[in-house]
Order: sequence, then structure tokens, then C-alpha cells
Amino acid sequence: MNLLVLNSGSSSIKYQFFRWPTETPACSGLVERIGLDNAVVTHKVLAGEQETTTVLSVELPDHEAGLREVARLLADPQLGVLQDPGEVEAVGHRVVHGGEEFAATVLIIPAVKEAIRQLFPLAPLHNPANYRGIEVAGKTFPQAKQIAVFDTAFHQTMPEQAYRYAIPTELYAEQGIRVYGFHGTSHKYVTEQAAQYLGNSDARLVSVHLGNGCSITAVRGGQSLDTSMGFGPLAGLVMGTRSGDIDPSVVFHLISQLSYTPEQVSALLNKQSGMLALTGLSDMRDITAAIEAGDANAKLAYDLYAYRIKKYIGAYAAALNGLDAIIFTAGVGENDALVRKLVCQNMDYLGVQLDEEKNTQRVKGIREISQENSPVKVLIVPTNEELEIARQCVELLETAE
Ligand SMILES: Nc1ncnc2c1ncn2[C@@H]1O[C@H](COP(=O)(O)OP(=O)(O)O)[C@@H](O)[C@H]1O
Ligand SMILES: CC(=O)OP(=O)(O)O
Ligand SMILES: [Mg+2]
Repeated sequence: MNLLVLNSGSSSIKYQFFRWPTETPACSGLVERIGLDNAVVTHKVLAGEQETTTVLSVELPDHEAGLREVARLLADPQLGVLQDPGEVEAVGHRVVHGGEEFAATVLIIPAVKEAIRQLFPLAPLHNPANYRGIEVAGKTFPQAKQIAVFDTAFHQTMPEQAYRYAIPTELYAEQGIRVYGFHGTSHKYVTEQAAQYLGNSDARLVSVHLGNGCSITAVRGGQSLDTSMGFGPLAGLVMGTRSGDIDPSVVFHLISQLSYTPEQVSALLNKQSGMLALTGLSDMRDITAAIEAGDANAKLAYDLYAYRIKKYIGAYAAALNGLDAIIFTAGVGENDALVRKLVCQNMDYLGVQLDEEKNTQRVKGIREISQENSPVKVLIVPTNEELEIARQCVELLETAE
């Protein structure tokens, strides 16, 4: 089966094209820095053992433009893998918010699209891009089945004490106001990889996903037990442009004393906060460069970012009654040695002993960056949301047959 997977994150689009059952994609790519001055597209094609990588710099003001560029590249006579768009049989979409309605992967029918649209206000940086992705794919590959894989699905195993808010019950029962949690596809994939690597399916794991959006999840026995994002993907850790945890009193103050509208508060906390607010930059590579240039704000921002992660690790170690491993993943988690060092330092009370040298080595695949005898292992596990989405799409199509 020819299967295309589209993963729209808040700052990027990742895509993989599979000739299933081969799990190594025939073509894959990454569109980064969408909406910043120049987007970068890294497009890879695998022919036999030979991989060709093309890097393009294109102006891409938004996700829709990015998705059109991906569709163009896939069918490009020189750089593409499709003779004809009709070859794509299924398109798997990452959809960030599935709300109360979706606890599992589903075939996209008009009612599913509408439900995804209804959730725009709760995931304003994601569901609109996911929806556009479904529209662009529908037009480009009209004969393909379209499937939605939700970030929220993996967290459906959380116990009620973790997913309920202490607010009147009818707001939960009638309005679905509860913790949903996000990045579920990534947390599922990396914790499965880690459990396999450790040879312990019951390991107490804390998965730290640091991309443009960031979240942290406590996992044991393949089940999500608690997670830092909540009703929408705004709570918890400090992110590229999102504040993470903030006292709701700040929201009342902004509205009642400073005349913000609710839309302005949403834009402030989702798009103008986080690392961007503290440094003027949202891409961690740019912020690292600013630290190297002696920028004190950039240093403070890194400290604040890492301190928040450290606090959550402490909380989840308590929730899990101890830790077997901490997993770093996604763009920042996999690549940024300074963040990992700041998070792991002064955690010997928990049994976390980072090996500073291993931490800075660049090696592909899963790697262990803790000291040999560290009671808690620290792992870098590259995430692969696209492969996990592909597997779930194939499972759905096979059971539907
Ligand atoms: N080599 C690197 N060093 C530090 N940060 C990196 C590196 N590569 C990517 N990143 C950071 O990863 C983030 C994007 O991660 P990603 O998981 O692709 O995000 P998303 O899916 O949320 O769009 C950006 O902040 C980027 O700066
Ligand atoms: C849910 C979320 O924040 O996703 P991303 O990190 O891909 O933006
Ligand atoms: Mg992402």
C-alpha cells in the first residue's frame, strides 16, 4: 500500500511516504521555520540503498503554503516519488486535538472534519493546520482514504485523579472540560522504544518531548498516567511561543484591569509568550546562538525553561514512586545538549547522573547519556510520529476490511 503521512506541528510540517509494509519511507521530509523569514525544506528520497537529500529555502507564510509545497515535491519529475498523485492510496494525518469524541484512530468523513474544526479554539496553533492538511490532501489525492490519528488518544488511560480539574462536575460531564494531554503519538512511540531498549515493559518512565510545543508524560506499563498539557496544548512546560503553566489570576487581570479581549489573551499566551517573549526568538538554535553571543535574557530563558522541566520530573517521579529512565525527544530534546545538562544537573537525590561527555556526542538512534552506574538512566530516543501514525493507519484499514 502507498501511504502518505502528514504531521503538522506548530512550526513545522513533517511528511513520510511509505510503500507499506516497508517501514523505511521511500521519501520523507521536513518543512521548518514556517512563518519565519525563510522556511527550509529538507526533502529526502530513498532509491535502493541510496538516499538523496535536497534542501530548499522557500518563502512559506503559513502551513497551507507548506502543504502545497510538500504535494508539489512528491510529484516533482526530478525530486518526487510519484508518477501520478493517484498512486497514493491513503493519507494519515496527525490531528492534535480529538476532544471527548475521539479516543482512537478514525477514517475521516465529513462529520470528523467538522469535529476537528469545532476544536479550533482549543488548539489554535494546530487544529487549523491539521484541517487545512486534510483539505489540501483531499484535493491533491482525491481517491485516497484519509485517516486521523489524534495526539490526545494515548492519554485516555490516565486515571481520573490526573485528568479531572477541581471545578464543578457539570463542566466536566456536560462540557468535557478535563485534561486531554497531547503529543500522545510521540510519547507512545518513544516510551515503547525505551521499554524495549531497557528490556523492562513495566519501567517507570518520564518522557520529555521538547519541540516547538513541549510536554512531559509519566508512563508505566505502556500507559500514560499523567501529562503536563491539559484541556488544550498550552499548559505545563515553557515552549517556543507558549507560556506553559500560568496562574489563571493573570488572565483575569489582563481582561479586567488591562482591557484585553479573550482573543487577545489567547494570542498572547499561545503566540507571543514562552521563549519568544523572553528572548525575542522562538527557535532554540537562534537562542543558543544568542547565549553564545552573551545575551543575558537568552540565558535566563534557558534557565527558566529547564527549571520548569526539572520540577515536572520531580512531580512525576513522585507520581510513579520512583524512576527508571528519563527520555528526551523531539527537535530540542534530541539535539540540545545544554537543555539536557541544565535539566539533569543537581538531580542526584533522584539518582540521575548525567555523563556530560556522552551528552554532547552526536550519534544516531537511541543513546544512553547517563553515567554507567546511574540508578536512573537518561536516554535520547528519536521520535518518529510519522511511523507510529502509519502503523495505526494500516491497523485501522486492515481491521476495516
Ligand atoms: N540541532 C538543534 N539544536 C537545538 N535545537 C534544535 C536543533 N534542531 C532543531 N531544534 C529545535 O527544535 C524545535 C522544533 O522541534 P520539532 O519537534 O520539529 O517541533 P514541532 O513539531 O513542534 O514543530 C525548534 O525550536 C528548533 O530550534
Ligand atoms: C501539541 C503540540 O504542541 O505539538 P507541536 O509540538 O508539534 O507543536
Ligand atoms: Mg512536533
